[in-house]
Amino acid sequence: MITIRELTKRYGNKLAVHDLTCTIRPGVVTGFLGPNGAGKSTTMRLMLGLDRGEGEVLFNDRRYRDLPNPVRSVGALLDAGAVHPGRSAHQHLRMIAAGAGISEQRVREVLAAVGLDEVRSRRVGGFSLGMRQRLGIAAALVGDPEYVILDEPTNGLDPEGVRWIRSLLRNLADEGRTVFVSSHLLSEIAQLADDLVVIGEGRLIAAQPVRDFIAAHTRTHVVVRTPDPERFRKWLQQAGFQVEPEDVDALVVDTPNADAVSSAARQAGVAIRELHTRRSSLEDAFFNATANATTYRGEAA
Ligand SMILES: Nc1ncnc2c1ncn2[C@@H]1O[C@H](COP(=O)(O)OP(=O)(O)OP(=O)(O)O)[C@@H](O)[C@H]1O
Repeated sequence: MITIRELTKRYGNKLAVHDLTCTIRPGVVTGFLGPNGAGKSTTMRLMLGLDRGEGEVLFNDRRYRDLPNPVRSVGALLDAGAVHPGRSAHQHLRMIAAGAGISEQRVREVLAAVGLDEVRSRRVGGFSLGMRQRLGIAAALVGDPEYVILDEPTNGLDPEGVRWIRSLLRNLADEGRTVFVSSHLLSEIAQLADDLVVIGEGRLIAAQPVRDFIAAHTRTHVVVRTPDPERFRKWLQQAGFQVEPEDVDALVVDTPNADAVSSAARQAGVAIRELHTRRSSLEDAFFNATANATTYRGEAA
């Protein structure tokens, strides 16, 4: 369990992170979301003691700097570019491993696990963004850590790489580890995460399971297709439903209750071709939840 308590970071007059309090559970993947400039990277740096701020972050009951062997407890990827370009992937990992008393065998295992075994002797300077990302993930995992913290791990990865990350993170969580991962890609987080921490302008907006977040910030609709949309629309409106036309023969009814729409059709004597519940996406929920925290979002065209 990671406990973040009243975490605050100022840059001059600007509060990059403001009184952030939440917990991150073991055994699940927690997605970390926020608009550009919301404070995600700053929060991750504070968690790892790379920046100083107010408040505290505890890994179980210890601060990062009090962990006896941090590489073996907390694996982190913050900036995949931060590797000496003249070193090989193997040398880079060996340096990290040597400092933490990790075996050569484990280094080779991790290189193979991230798909870099064949290029392990090549200079990192010649690596693609995706290969650097895999190396950064290898560095995070080499100590077999209980906590895994990754900032935008799918950056630069191709679709196969994205799928690989997804199953990797799932396996890490299934092994009981605490997995905390930021991403700009909402559809990716929707597929990847069980829980969410959402921030805007440095403040906590939500810390809850993905499903609860979507339910809290969106509405569920019933879509009904009928040969008689105009008559059914009037009927539904008179019965107190909010209804919008979807296309020529379909209506969207603002209710989560498909049975109510179905029985309304029976009462109205209207035939139905199709009726289904439409749940909103994480993207809908995210935009609704962060509507007032739009630090670096452009105006709509
Ligand atoms: N070293 C710094 N000096 C001054 N301001 C900073 C510094 N680092 C970050 N900030 C500011 O703090 C705020 C939070 O930045 P941060 O990079 O943590 O956001 P983020 O959520 O990671 O953004 P993005 O999604 O764009 O990566 C921003 O307003 C940013 O300009």
